Amino acid sequence: MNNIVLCGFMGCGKSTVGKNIARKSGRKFLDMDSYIEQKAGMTVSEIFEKYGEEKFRDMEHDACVELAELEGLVIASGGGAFTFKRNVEAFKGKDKIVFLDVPLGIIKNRLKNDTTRPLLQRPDRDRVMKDLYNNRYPIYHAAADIVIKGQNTPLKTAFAIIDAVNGTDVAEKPHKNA
Ligand SMILES: Nc1ncnc2c1ncn2[C@@H]1O[C@H](COP(=O)(O)OP(=O)(O)OP(=O)(O)O)[C@@H](O)[C@H]1O
Ligand SMILES: O=C(O)C1=C[C@@H](O)[C@@H](O)[C@H](O)C1
Ligand SMILES: [Mg+2]
Repeated sequence: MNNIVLCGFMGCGKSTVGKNIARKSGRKFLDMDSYIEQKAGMTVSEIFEKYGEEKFRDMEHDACVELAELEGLVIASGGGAFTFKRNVEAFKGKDKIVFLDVPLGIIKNRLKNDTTRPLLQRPDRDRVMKDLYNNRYPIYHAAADIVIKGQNTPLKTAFAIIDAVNGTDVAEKPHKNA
């Protein structure tokens, strides 16, 4: 069974929705950030602090290559993972890449009290989020096999993804301004 790999911006719900997909589809859930943290023996924030973002991106790429070898998983990717071509290539063609498309306003609200995402721990957080979101949106869209709107409850979104992956619901990529 091929993997379902969720991509999208921090806070779009990859980890939350991914666990629901796993529960309902008989796949095992795996969170890429947690996988990297277990291998490194430190948190993502600690990796950023101690070694910097570039080293984190190399560890993230190793994780993508390793996880693409496995089968039957729901993988919640890190928020930045699918902005790198080499990581898209690790999964493309073998697994189903699903972009969880959530408007920035909803994401901001979901993450308003978050202190665990190092890229957002800065005074100009609002501007950084907006710039990152606008830069990354078309990249996630291009990487994905399936695009699903993720504003609904985690369970409803999970079922929409399962249906789309099973082909019972033809999920065409909407136009990026739709
Ligand atoms: N469909 C949803 N409806 C309401 N809240 C949600 C939904 N999905 C996720 N959340 C909430 O939004 C926050 C971020 O969700 P989550 O951690 O799943 O995002 P993520 O995409 O995995 O982020 P990251 O890329 O940083 O790992 C959590 O507090 C979660 O409870
Ligand atoms: O959006 C990003 O670039 C990131 C998202 C998180 O999942 C972590 O992978 C890390 O904080 C970087
Ligand atoms: Mg997550």
